[in-house]
Amino acid sequence: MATLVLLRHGESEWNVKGLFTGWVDVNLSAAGEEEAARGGRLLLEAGVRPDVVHTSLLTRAIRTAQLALEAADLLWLPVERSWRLNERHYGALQGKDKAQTRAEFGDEQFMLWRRSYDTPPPPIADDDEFSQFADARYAGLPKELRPKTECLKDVVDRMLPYWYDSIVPQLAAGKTVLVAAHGNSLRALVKHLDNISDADIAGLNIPTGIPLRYELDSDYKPTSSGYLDPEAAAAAIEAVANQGK
Ligand SMILES: O=C(O)[C@@H](CO)OP(=O)(O)O
Repeated sequence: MATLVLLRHGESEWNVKGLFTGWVDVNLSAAGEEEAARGGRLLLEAGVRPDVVHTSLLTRAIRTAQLALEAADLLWLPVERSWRLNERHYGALQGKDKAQTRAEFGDEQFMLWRRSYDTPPPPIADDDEFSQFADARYAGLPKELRPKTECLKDVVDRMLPYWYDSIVPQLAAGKTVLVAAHGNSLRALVKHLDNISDADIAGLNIPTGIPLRYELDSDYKPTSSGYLDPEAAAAAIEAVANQGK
């Protein structure tokens, strides 16, 4: 038995504005900072004590982990970071308004780009103001690994090596692992854990700032899972699903 906790970052400045974000490195909103701290308090109240933390390379996940750990009096925990936990790269949609995109391209195309398993948005140009092509944090990453767009399937493919190589060994050693990441990188992990079909994953949304606890068996398959605040999670899931409407 091992415990895994997934935490989507708190509300970001671009979540508030309704913009496609992806790899653009926006900060948390003031409400997002509070959500992150509340996430930490929920861990404390539930008696869930992580031994190690993983985050993406993006500020909103890094700060969420930090604020949650501070609230749980666990700032001293070891933290590991990887681009493999980054949000899905949203391609040429990065920086675009979700409601405007929906109005321009129609409901069906909007939802295909947003939630289909294998339809990526158009790729972003290297000189686009919202491209991460020249971002120093990816300088060590071979060019062929740096995405210009991603569908969820691409995220599953780049996230799973990190799951198997970095997270599973810690679970195997009996550690409780906290992963602070993003709506779509966590959808990729939940798809894997819960064995959700390519079609059904379109209907899964992850709320910001509410820890999702998994108990895993010796094959790292869930024996149980649930949000630490199920009522708040249900309302927040609905809000994510309705973005762009
Ligand atoms: O814009 C994004 O990067 C993501 C998460 O905020 O949005 P969506 O939920 O539409 O995939």
